[in-house]
Amino acid sequence: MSPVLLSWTSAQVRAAEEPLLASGVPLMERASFALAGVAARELRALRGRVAGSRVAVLVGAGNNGGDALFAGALLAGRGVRVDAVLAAERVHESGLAALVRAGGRTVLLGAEPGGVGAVADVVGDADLVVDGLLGIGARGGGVRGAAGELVTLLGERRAGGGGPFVVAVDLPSGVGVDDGTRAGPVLDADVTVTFGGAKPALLLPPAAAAAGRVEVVDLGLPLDAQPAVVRLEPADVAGLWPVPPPDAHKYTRGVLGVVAGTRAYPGAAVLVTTAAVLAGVGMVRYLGDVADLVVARRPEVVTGTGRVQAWTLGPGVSPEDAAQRRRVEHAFDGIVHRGEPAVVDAGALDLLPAHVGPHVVLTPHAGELARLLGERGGRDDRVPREAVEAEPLRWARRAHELTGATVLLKGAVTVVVGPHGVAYAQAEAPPWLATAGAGDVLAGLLGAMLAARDADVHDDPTLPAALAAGAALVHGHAADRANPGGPVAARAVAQALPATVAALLAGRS
Ligand SMILES: NC(=O)C1=CN([C@@H]2O[C@H](COP(=O)(O)OP(=O)(O)OC[C@H]3O[C@@H](n4cnc5c(N)ncnc54)[C@H](O)[C@@H]3O)[C@@H](O)[C@H]2O)[C@@H](O)CC1
Ligand SMILES: [K+]
Repeated sequence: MSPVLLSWTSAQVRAAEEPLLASGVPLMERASFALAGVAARELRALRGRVAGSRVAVLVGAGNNGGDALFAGALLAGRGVRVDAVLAAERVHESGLAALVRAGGRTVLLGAEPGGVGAVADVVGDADLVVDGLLGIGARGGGVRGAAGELVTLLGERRAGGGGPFVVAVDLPSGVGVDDGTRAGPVLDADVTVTFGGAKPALLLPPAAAAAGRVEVVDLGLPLDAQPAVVRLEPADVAGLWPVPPPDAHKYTRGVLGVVAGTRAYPGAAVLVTTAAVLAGVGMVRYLGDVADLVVARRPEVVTGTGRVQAWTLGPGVSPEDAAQRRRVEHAFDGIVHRGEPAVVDAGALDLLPAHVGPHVVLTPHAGELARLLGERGGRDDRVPREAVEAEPLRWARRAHELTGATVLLKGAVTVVVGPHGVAYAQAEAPPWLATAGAGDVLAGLLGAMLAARDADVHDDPTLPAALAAGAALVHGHAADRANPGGPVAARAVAQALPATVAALLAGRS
């Protein structure tokens, strides 16, 4: 088992399986053996023993059901009472035969007197459910038919605090495998045992929340294609972090220009500059009307125009503030003509030139992204915020296509999209981080990273997306460090940055 960092689409997984299956490698045997092992371990944790416990196996028409049936047979062989619910008239034949041989019982969904409700009672009373309704063959739109009704009834039990422990086979049934959507009945799991490598739905919002803990079973698949969606872990971010060499000085470490805050919203200017300084940028150059306040809070900051290596534009910049908007437009000149990397947030999003490169990182939340799509896209791109939340990867990709920018879409799971199909999903942010000013801290932190690595950003158009994903991870870790498991103020998140970065670099996070 390895942590989930990389995911591949259903097509990529099938392509990797193909040569192994053709040469007779027993993939399903390996998969079901590992699955039964996880189920047995969970039963021991739940009931203190395996034999004598009760397992319900939900069986769909495909190989996902096959995995579940073989695992059910192994569990029955260990003295577990296994009830298999067959959601289709034809299920995996040898899997079914193995289950029956091992003493497992079967019911055909729909043929049971009492209907789906009666089956839901049987399943609901089990200690553990093995969900083998749908895997990578799912066509999306949730689980359909009677199995969908069963999933809905089980979901109601779980929502009420009851219901059995659920182990999903490969994926929680009903999620959009490659796009992470949740567009119909989905059986939420406590643990997902996924085969060969993770699938995008296990990393992407909103589906990822249905997976519970994810365990990857190595089947020896040759997954050498570029992964579809990646989650960075602390060691990756330590490798991306701009550590100053011994001969560094403030200009080599990067100067970040900041256009943020107005008299009406001065706090954004303080938070952006504080985060950039504490993330270790060489120098911050602040442009705006609240320079006195910024310098009083952060004497390290210089004010007035001059050379910069990167920009953070937009936090606390309101449409009514003509002077700040002019400064943003002026900064875009350098960004477009000299290729200075930039973070474009909040009030600067409206001022984005028609087309930029991936060295520009947009950091909208779902509402801001919906507005940007509406303004820059065609008729099909005019979608409400809820549509962006339902399909974050799709719409972040679309915003990248329309603008040319790298797009970091904020949310409980932050999605980042860059050129060449690169995508990240970072889930480090505790829910407490959803607070005013947290986005300003992220904008300052990411600006600092871009300023320090501006030359590398010129050379590698995919680097800004990696840096943005890294900033999201550091942001989440800093919130945890500021107050583990409790409320955090944005300023406390910024103040936790130095210790967070030190821990990251020392391999302690
Ligand atoms: N190919 C292999 O030998 C291996 C496959 N594995 C398992 O096989 C799974 C993929 O198997 P399949 O390709 O058979 O696909 P699935 O088992 O995911 O299911 C496909 C079946 O479900 C039906 N279906 C699709 N969408 C539906 C929906 N929304 N509601 C209701 N029914 C729907 C289809 O008509 C089709 O019959 C993987 O997820 C994994 O669990 C593993 O055993 C590893 C090896
Ligand atoms: K499943």
